[in-house]
Order: sequence, then C-alpha cells, then structure tokens
Amino acid sequence: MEISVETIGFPRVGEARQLKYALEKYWRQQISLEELLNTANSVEEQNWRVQLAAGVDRIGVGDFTLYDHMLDWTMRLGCEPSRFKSIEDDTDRYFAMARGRTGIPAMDMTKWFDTNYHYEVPEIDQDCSPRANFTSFLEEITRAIDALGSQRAVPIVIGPLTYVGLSKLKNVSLSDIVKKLTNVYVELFEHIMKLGVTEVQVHEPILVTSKGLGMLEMIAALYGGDGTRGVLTADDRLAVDLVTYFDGLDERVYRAVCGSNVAAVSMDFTRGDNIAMLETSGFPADKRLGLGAVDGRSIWKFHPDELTQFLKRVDGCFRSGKIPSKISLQPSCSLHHLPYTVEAEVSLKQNEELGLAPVLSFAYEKLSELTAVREGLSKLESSASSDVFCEVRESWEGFYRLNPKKQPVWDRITSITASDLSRPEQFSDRRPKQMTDCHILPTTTIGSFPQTDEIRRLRRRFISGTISKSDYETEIDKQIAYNIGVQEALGIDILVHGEPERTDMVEYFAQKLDGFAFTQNGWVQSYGSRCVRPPIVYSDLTRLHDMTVREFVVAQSLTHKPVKGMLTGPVTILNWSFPRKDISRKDQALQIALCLRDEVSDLERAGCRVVQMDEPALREGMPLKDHKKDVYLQWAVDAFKLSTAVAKAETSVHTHMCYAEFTDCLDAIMALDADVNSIENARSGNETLEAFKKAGYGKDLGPGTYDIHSPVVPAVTDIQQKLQEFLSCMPPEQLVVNPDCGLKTRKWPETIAALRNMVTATHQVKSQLKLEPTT
Ligand code: MET
Ligand SMILES: [Zn+2]
Repeated sequence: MEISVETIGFPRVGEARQLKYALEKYWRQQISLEELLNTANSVEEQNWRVQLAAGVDRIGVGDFTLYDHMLDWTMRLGCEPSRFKSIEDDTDRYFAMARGRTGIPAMDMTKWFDTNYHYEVPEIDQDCSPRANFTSFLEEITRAIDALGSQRAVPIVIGPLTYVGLSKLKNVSLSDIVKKLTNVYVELFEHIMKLGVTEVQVHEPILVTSKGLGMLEMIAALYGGDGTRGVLTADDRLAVDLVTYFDGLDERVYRAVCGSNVAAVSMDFTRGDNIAMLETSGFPADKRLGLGAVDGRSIWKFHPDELTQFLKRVDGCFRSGKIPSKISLQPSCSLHHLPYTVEAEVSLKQNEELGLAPVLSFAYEKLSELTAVREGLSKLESSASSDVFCEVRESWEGFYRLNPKKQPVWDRITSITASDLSRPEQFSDRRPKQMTDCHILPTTTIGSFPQTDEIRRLRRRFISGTISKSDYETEIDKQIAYNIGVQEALGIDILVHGEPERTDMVEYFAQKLDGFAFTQNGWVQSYGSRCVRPPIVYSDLTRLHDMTVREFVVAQSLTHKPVKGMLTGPVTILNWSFPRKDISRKDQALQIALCLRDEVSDLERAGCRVVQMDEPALREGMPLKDHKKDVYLQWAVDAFKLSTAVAKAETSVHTHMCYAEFTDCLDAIMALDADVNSIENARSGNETLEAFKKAGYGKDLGPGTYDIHSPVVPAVTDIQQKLQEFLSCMPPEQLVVNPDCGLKTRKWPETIAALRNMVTATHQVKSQLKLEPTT
C-alpha cells in the first residue's frame, strides 16, 4: 500500500481566537483592514506550519475565511444578491452580506449540515449571473504554495452541487444554475493550474444527503461518467479529489462517483457504512481512496480495538484486490469543528483523577492520530503483530477505571415504561385546569432578560472567588426582583425570572450536573466571530441537587402572576455538548432527561405552575438522510417526554424552538405533547403557522411577534399586524403572545420599549376582537 496523509480543512479562528478579536476590533473601527488581514494571514500560516510539522503530505488550503467559507464562495462565484450591489468596496460588501446594514438585511444563516456551524445561505434568482472573482483566493493559494510547495498545498473548492444545493433558489432550477456556474469553475481551475498546482479537493458533502440521489446526472456531467469526460475533469493536468463527509454515500451515488473521471474519492468512514460498500462493490483501481478514518467531529481519541477492527477490514479489501494501493488517510471532515489543542487545557491536564485529558483529541492531536493510524495500517499490511496503539489503549483503560459506569442510572433507564412518557391527562382535559388566571392572548417572554455588564462582572467576581456565594446570590436576587418589577409594570401575564444566573442555557445545566467537564480554551466557531465552548459529557449524568428551584422561588415570591420554571431540554443539552462516543446519543439524552424530570417535580413542589423546556436544537440533530430521521426523532421526542410528562395535569408545559426550519419535523413537534410551543417566527411570514395548522396542531402556540436580533424597537402597528395575521390562521384561545427568542443579547431600554409595544398591541387586538376592554 502507498499510504499518504492528507487534511481537508482546519480550524480558522486561531489558537487564542485572534481572528475573532481582530474582526470585532475592525468592526468597531479600532484597527485597519491591513491589520485585520495581517492577523488573518498569520493565523492561517500558523495552521500550515502545524500541519507541515505533523508530517501531513497534502494539506488542504484555501478553506480559511474572514467570516464564512460559503460567503467567500458567493463572492468568488459572483453570486452576490442584488441588494448589496450598491456597496462598492469588496470588504464592506462582504461584511454587509454577513451582518446587514441599515436598510439592507443580512443574508440568512443556517446550520452547515448537521453541525453547529452556521453558514451564510446563498440566494440565487433568475438575475444571478455568475462571474469569476478569484483574485484573493488565488493570492491565498500562492501564499500557501510559497509556504508548503505546490505538491503539498491542495486547494479546497466548494463544489457546484454543494454550493447550489445549499442555496435558496428563487424561480430557477438547480441544474440550470449548476450549468451557469460550471464555466466559472472551469476558469478557476485554469488559474489554479497556472500556479503549478496539480490537484484540487472539490468538496461535495451534499452528496451524502438525500439530495445526492437527485444529482446523479449532474455528477456525470461535472465529474465524468456515462461516457462523458466531465466538464471539471476534462483537463488531465489537474487531478480532482472529490471529497464527501458527514455520512456514507448511498449506493447509487457511490457508483456514480466511482464511475466518474475524478482522480480520488474521499469519504467519511466514521459515519454511515462506507466500508461495507468497499467490501461489496470494491473501489476503482485507477483512483486514490481517501480514507476519512479519524473522526473530525469527535473530541475523543480513537478506540484502539474499534480502529484495529476497521483497519483489518480495509486491509482485507486491499488483500482481496477490492481497493487500490493508493490510500490517503484523512480526518473524516474538516477539523474546523474541533477546538485547536488539548495542550491548552491546563486544568484538565492537571486533574489526573479525571483521566480525561489523555483520551481527548482536538485538531492538533488528530494530526498525530493520522500518523498513528498510518502506522497501524502499514503494520497490518506487513503482518507485524506489535500493538502500535498501546499508549492510547492505556489511556482509555485509565479513563474507564477512573470513570466507571454508574449502575443506578442504567437501572433507571432500563425501567422506563410507556407511562413515564405520557402526561396523566390528555390535552383537552388538562388544558382547562392550567393557567386559569390567565385570560385570552396571554403575553410572555422566552426567558432571558438583558445580561448587563454588571451581571457579567458579578459572575466573574464570583467565579474568581472575589465575592462569596451568598453575596453573589443577593445580587442575582436583586436582578430577579428588577426583572419581575419590569414585567409587572409592563403588564405581562406569564413572567420569567430572567436567567441572570446563567451564562449560557446549556453550560448552566452542565455545571449543575455530575458527569460534565469543561474546557478553558475549547472554542469552536459557531458563525463569523462567534465561538462556543461546548461542555464535555465524560461520565453517566446525574443530578446532585435541584438546579433552578432557588431562583424560581425568589421570583415567584415577588408576584402573584405565574412565573415560568425555565429549563433547557435534554436534546438541546446533548446537541450543544460534546457527547461520549462510546454511549449512544439516545442513552445520553435519556440520562439528561431523567435529571430534568426530577427537576420538574422539584419545581412543582416549590409551587411552579408553568414549566418551559426549551428545545431550540431539536431539529439540528436530525440525520442528513431521510430514512434515518424517524429513529432520531423518536428518541428525541421520548427524551423530551421523559423530562416533562411527570408534570401534573394542572402544570402548563411550554417549549420553545428557534432558528431552524420546523416544517420537516412537525409530527415530532406535535408528539412532544407540550401545552404551548413558543416558536421563532418573526422573520418569516405565516408559513410556519400555516404548516402547523395543516399538520393539525391543536395545542397553544406562541409564534414570535418580533425579531429579538435587532435593536430596532418594533412599532405597535407592526406587532398588531403580526397578531392579526396569526389570528387569521388560528383562534385567539390558542394564541400566546411573545418575542421570537430570549432577550439576553439586548439592552434594557430597547427591551422595555419593545415589550411595552407588544403588550399595547395585544390590548388593542383584544379590544378589536371585543375580547376585553383596553386597559
Ligand atoms: C436559543 S433559545 C433561548 C431560550 C432561553 N430560555 C432564553 O430565553 O435565552
Ligand atoms: Zn430561542
């Protein structure tokens, strides 16, 4: 075997998040464009140096970005939406597309496949006339060649099928736009060849999704097959490596790429079942096989036994002539979904009782894994018997010794019955018993109130030990009192305590549960300059104490109106954490659900009449292939119900979802059996509502009445109009009035003004409906 090592993307915010800070300074006009670009280039060059030093034979380059790689391709391909055309300066236009400008709304952002990264969604209509705009990309590739050499630097190109497949298309067909774009790609490839480059990675992750099946003809047209050479593979001087990731390929798609004219096919062998495909169908002898064997989305080191088993299957394929001798070992996807390095985790490394650091593997460590796997595979080939993975094996043994299974948790999971998942009474029977003091069209908010600098300072002082717990709680309680006072004054009906004690809706709960660990520098880009630091599930999860009761009690003691008990749902906690890889996601969700179930009971005992279990991340955990969706949704719904069904019939259970397309999982949303669903809706028309109605949703709904992402205060008339629209879809008895999402990123003055308008608009609509006199 001729085994090389290759990467297909790297983190890009910098080890110390340099790019984030430089961007934010640039936006505040504190540094010049030149200074920003200097920082960006030095982060990128450091990335190259690290990969070079790790012995990577071919390094994917050109994936670096100032904000988002899809947005970069929108500019490179000349597909910018026309509303930005008036902004002449390239950089200004770029950031305007990402972040909007007065009077010019930003492009939409959505999840990059099933990851927690968000990309800028291209908008393509009939006026779109693609044209090449590759100057800065080619400069970047030239820098990479200077640093790495033209054989080692492999440009990463987002393929046309993926680019268009992820776009919002208006009055145009996917295949027409792909055709239009093809010439631009051909032009790009010519430029790339002129730089002396002999190979490109064309990333086409769309092919692993269910959409891939509809692209067979386009695969042949672009990459060859069915007797054609393929427009993008017609020139032999430039080899194309067709790269897919995030799942396995459907058999027909696999056949299409194998029958194509590309020089290499790279696949993800950590998800789906590509290895079985190799075993049954073989792989063309004239192509290099890209073996994405190192999980680019898992923060864990590989398990030696599992990996050996996999490598044996690869070796078996090789021995039986099913796969070619040219193999490239790679991460399963770009390493951009991982933090930079475990070396930066000083606390975790010092905490030897945890045994966690030795089994963690972030981007830098993945590079070492690639070399280890190469060694493992060559040893198998030469039938050497030595265990090359013994060091990793010992680390895992140490980890399991220090973190044994918590049997009672598993016993409890095994004894879950159907009745644990259903409320004591049906919605029609329980609804009349709930929120009896709330009149029609009740107003509420989603949970958080502005997180001021004082609160952040207070929290930092508490964490660093400068103030005592009781002083900290006193201050938090003052803030809760203020939040309640504001809501009372505004005349809101269902109150919240405002979440001043929470940094983040997942981290807060993770800190209260036993079994989560935290990194100091484990940042992962979420979008643009925003990074998240997901907690790590390292052990079975248990709840040691109640988590939210104290703050609820403080808030409820200050008002006669109902205060919502605010919880983050099990699926969201799981999806926004780094899960264990050796325990199913389902079981981890059920473990969290059991903890939340106990919390719901504790809240009820403390007098809580309304519980809100937020599940904004329910949709994003959905698999990429249609036939796998039901299994996921089934356990996701079960986990939610396990958390909430313990509530008494009198307790109103709310949920909240945002920033996702819900219409393809409406059955699951209805199956949650929540009494009220407060959904984000302000930026769309009535489509979501219509879809709920069409699906037969009969419970209460709180479609967002205004967009909380904008500091602009919505006018009373705007909200009124929204409410009227909602009322044209559903009866007033079913409608709850709320903003789109939590208010923690907003400032107080605009928050108060917006909520005041929301309440006023509600009163006016009520009086128009003759439901109640205006107060
Ligand atoms: C991303 S959903 C946020 C819900 C949470 N309760 C909040 O209000 O902040
Ligand atoms: Zn939300």
